Amino acid sequence: MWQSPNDVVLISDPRVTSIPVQESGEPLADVRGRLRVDPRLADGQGAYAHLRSGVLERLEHAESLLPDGYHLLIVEGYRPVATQRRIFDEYRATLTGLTPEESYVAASRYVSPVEVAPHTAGAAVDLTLCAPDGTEYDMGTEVNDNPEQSSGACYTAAPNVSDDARAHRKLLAAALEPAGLVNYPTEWWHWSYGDRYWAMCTRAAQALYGPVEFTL
Ligand SMILES: C[C@@H](N)C(=O)N[C@H](C)C(=O)O
Ligand SMILES: [Zn+2]
Repeated sequence: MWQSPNDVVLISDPRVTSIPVQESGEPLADVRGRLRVDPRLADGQGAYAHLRSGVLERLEHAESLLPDGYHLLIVEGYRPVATQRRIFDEYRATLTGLTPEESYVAASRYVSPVEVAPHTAGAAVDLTLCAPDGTEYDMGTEVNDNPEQSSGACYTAAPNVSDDARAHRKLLAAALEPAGLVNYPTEWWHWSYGDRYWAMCTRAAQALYGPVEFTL
C-alpha cells in the first residue's frame, strides 16, 4: 500500500518537477463549516483553511468513508508563497554538513521547494484523525514533526510506531485514497490532489492546480 521509506520519490525529483501544470482555474473554497478545522496554524485572514473546491469535495467524500467515532481534522491547507519559502529556507538551514544541492534535496523530505509546492496551489492538506469530541488519535508523531525530531517516524510507512498509530494511519489512507488523494510518503499527514506529486503517482499527464493568490 505504501512506498517503503527507501523507495520514496521526493517532491524535488525531476520526475515530479518536470510535470506540466494545466491550470484549471478552480476557486479556493473555505473548509470551515464543512469539515473540522484545527486553529493551531491559523492566520489572520483564514487562508490556512482554504483549499481548491475539488480537493475539499474529495475530503468531504473521505470523511463520509470513515467509521463512526472518527473524523478528519484539517490543520493546514493553502499556504502563501512567502510562508512556503520561509519554512523551506529555515528547515534547510538546520541541515548542516551538506552541499547546497544535497541540502536542497534533503530539505524536500519535509518541505516542498517553492517551485513545486502544492500548498501554494491549494492542492495539499495537512490533516489528522480525531474523535467526535475533538481528541486527536495517536498517529505516532505530531503533525509536522520533522524526520530528525521523530527519528523518521513521520514517514508514513515507518516501522518505529505503535500498532495503534499504524492502524490509525491505515484508516486515514483507507478514506483518503478512494477519494482520490495521494500521500507524500515522508509525512503521514500530508495528502494532495491535482498537484504535480498527484500527477506523478496517478500517471496523469499534467497537474491541475498551480500556485494561486489568496484574496478575500
Ligand atoms: C512542512 C510540512 N507541513 C509540509 O507541508 N510539507 C510538504 C512536503 C510541503 O511543504 O508541501
Ligand atoms: Zn503538507
